[in-house]
Amino acid sequence: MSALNILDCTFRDGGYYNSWDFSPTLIQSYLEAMKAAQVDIVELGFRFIKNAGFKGACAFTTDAFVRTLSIPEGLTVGVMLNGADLLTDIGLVPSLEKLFPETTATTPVQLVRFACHYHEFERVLPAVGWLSDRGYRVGFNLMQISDRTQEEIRNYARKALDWPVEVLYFADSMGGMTPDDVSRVIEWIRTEWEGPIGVHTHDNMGLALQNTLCAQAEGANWLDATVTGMGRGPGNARIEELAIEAEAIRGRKANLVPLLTLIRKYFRPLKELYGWGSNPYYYLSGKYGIHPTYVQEMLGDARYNEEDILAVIERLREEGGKKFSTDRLSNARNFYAAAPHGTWAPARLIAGREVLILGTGPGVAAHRPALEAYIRRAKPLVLALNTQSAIDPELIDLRAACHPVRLMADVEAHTLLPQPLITPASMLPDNLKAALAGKELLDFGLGVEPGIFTFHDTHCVAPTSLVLAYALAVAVSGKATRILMAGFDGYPAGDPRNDEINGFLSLYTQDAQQAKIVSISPTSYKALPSISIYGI
Ligand SMILES: C[C@H](O)CC(=O)C(=O)O
Repeated sequence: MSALNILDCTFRDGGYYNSWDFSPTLIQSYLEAMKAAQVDIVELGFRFIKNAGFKGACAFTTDAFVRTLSIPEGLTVGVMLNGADLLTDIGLVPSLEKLFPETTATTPVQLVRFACHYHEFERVLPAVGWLSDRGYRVGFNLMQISDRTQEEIRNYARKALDWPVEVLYFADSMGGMTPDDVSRVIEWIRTEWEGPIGVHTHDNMGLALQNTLCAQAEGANWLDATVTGMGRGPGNARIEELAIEAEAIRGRKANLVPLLTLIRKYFRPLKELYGWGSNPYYYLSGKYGIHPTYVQEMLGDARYNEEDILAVIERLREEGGKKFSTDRLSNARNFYAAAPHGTWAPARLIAGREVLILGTGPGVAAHRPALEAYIRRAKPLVLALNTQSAIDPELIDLRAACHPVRLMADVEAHTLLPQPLITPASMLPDNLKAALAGKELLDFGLGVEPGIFTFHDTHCVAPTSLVLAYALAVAVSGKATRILMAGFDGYPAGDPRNDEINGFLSLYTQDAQQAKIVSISPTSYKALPSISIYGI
């Protein structure tokens, strides 16, 4: 069997977290740590052809940039190229000429790896010949391998034989493979390809290292990893662990001290900041073949709470989410994109009355005696959000809920709570409708459209699917005389959910025709007028 090649691609795959902007000091310490840990190859970044928005040096990894580094003797330097970047109107050869102005007679870069989807690889393969003629060693990497059939994988290996490909890689880009899947892929490649095989894994299901080692046991001898696993989504196999395994495979000791120091000084703080590493959301994305960037984006955006993330994953699972798109993510978050419809008109219960909406913030429990006294005295119609139960249940008339995952999580509680539940019943998924069978539902429809807040007899259109907007719409549709709110304390300063809530509250309050809203318990929402429960 040919020698083992350990390839670290931290800056290339980890750059998805920090726009490939690593400090020169970090990069230099990294190079020394890699050498000491007996890593053979460092892939220092991508060579992107497009230059839009700021990205750091490791997005372009130019010859000039690599020359600013002191590369330890014996460490091979590589870069990665997205195959798709060669398939534009510019043309394959002009793109290559732009990206690789030097031959290996002068550049410090020796290895180029291509990252390709199946539908691209045949058109990209000729680039291997072009680079090889200029002295480069070339690896070819097929992404999203778990979606490919045996025949496709064999075709990939067969076609690669026509070009001077040094190593044929496969990537478990979605991180959903098991060691059995890895063995099967290698077996299929081997029916056509006798040369070196490489593996690049992702850790969605916590199997990245295990899959890498399984590939090695099955004959792959180019193994990828990254420092602390820093890489897209949950990240990759961790180099610090692979280096330990490599010591045993090669029967020679490595010096891990510089790598462990590098982790303590630089990578642990970065991991705290960006939060890669497997978690249940990535696990689900791996299990259902959903592109990890969906989860990475949602985890980095405080507008998505646990329910939202689970709901989006479920939606992408049903509708497909192999390719990341920002539009698709916002659509998946919007459970109420369809034309809104309902059958219940809130005016039947609400017209001419004051409504008190009870949120889930701590202000309700904190001011419970005053709130209860007011309800007994002034007799507003009391509408509680979700399962809010901080006051005497006898004093709550109705409940409102509209988030499908929150509803599913609360089904049991709702079936035990005595109040009718206002919800877009006829728009809910079938499994949820079935779970709520037997509960008295008041079917008020909800449509979500940015910048719109309109109120109709049996439905509304709101700028967000937050239950607060929905409950407010119910009260307005019902022609409430005044809307009091309690338990809308607000999120900590800097939390973007405050902006989302302030945004739709301002949209509402700009319209002088609408019923007045006022918070009667403490609130930090700037767009919500506020008075005290103790003075009314
Ligand atoms: C082919 C590359 O390794 C790209 C990548 O990270 C992937 O998972 O796909």
